[in-house]
Amino acid sequence: MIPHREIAPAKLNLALHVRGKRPDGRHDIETVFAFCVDGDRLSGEAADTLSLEVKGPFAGELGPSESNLVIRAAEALRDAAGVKQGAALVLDKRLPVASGLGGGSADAAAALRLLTSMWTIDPSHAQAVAPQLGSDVPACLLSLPARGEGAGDQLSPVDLSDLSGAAVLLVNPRVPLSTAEVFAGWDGEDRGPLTDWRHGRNDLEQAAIRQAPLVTTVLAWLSAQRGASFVRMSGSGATCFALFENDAQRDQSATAVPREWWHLATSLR
Ligand SMILES: C[C@@](CO)(OP(=O)(O)O)[C@H](O)COP(=O)(O)OP(=O)(O)OC[C@H]1O[C@@H](n2ccc(N)nc2=O)[C@H](O)[C@@H]1O
Ligand SMILES: Nc1ncnc2c1ncn2[C@@H]1O[C@H](COP(=O)(O)OP(=O)(O)O)[C@@H](O)[C@H]1O
Repeated sequence: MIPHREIAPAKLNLALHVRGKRPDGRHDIETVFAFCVDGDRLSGEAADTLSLEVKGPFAGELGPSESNLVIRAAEALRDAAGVKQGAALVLDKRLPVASGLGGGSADAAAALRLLTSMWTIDPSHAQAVAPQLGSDVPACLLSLPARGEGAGDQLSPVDLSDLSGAAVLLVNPRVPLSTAEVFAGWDGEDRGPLTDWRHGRNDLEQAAIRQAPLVTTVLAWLSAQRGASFVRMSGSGATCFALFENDAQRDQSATAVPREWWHLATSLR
């Protein structure tokens, strides 16, 4: 039988403004989500029970499969849709864990898409369970450019068609950062709404830098690259990215990334 396959695209926050703390303990944000063509890879075959095998370069950084967001997403979808079948899932973990690329959220969203197709259920079930799995999961379910408000789960379309196919270089100094801890380190100052992502900010940058000073080094390194037209940290870090004028300049910089850092040369969807 041919397995079902899904890419779990790496998520970027082109800008991320933190506006305040919410009664539920999370933060109100305004962000613009964009997605890369590359990411983790999920495949699955029909089975009686739910199971997950994790392989790939970052498999060793994840805990037991039962706590993996892929299994949590699969269980939530199975319960919501009243499905009796299972699935044998395999996750190829290619994105660093706790890196601001939404890896866990992207994997959960990929599981929802894959199982909606495999179990031939209505997509409304996936849309219903997505926000319960993580603030980023609704955006990752779409994996299309969007503006996010509220906790990041209130989505509206944004036209980034001029960026489709744009060359991107992702660089992570191999320092995992906890999203909760970075938000907890936000200084509490509302610096204003997000109107234009190019002239916006990442309000989590200073909190991330306090926990991972290497973020400053990565941002400076990317900014010094020839052809890098836009440089910012993504999400709660520590991954930073640069948009390049063309693929050749991106590839040239990719060859020069210090060996101790992780990088991915990719493009925007
Ligand atoms: C910061 C962002 C930006 O896209 O991405 P990442 O850095 O995780 O990729 C997201 O808001 C992360 O979304 P997600 O990773 O789904 O977070 P969740 O599981 O919902 O929340 C984890 C924890 O982060 C904090 N949190 C998350 C979202 C939010 N709007 N405010 C928060 O304060 C809370 O402490 C929460 O308990
Ligand atoms: N499939 C998964 N991929 C990544 N992290 C996962 C996954 N399942 C559970 N987690 C947990 O989620 C946390 C990090 O989530 P992740 O989405 O990678 O963060 P970020 O969005 O900042 O990259 C880690 O504590 C990790 O153990």
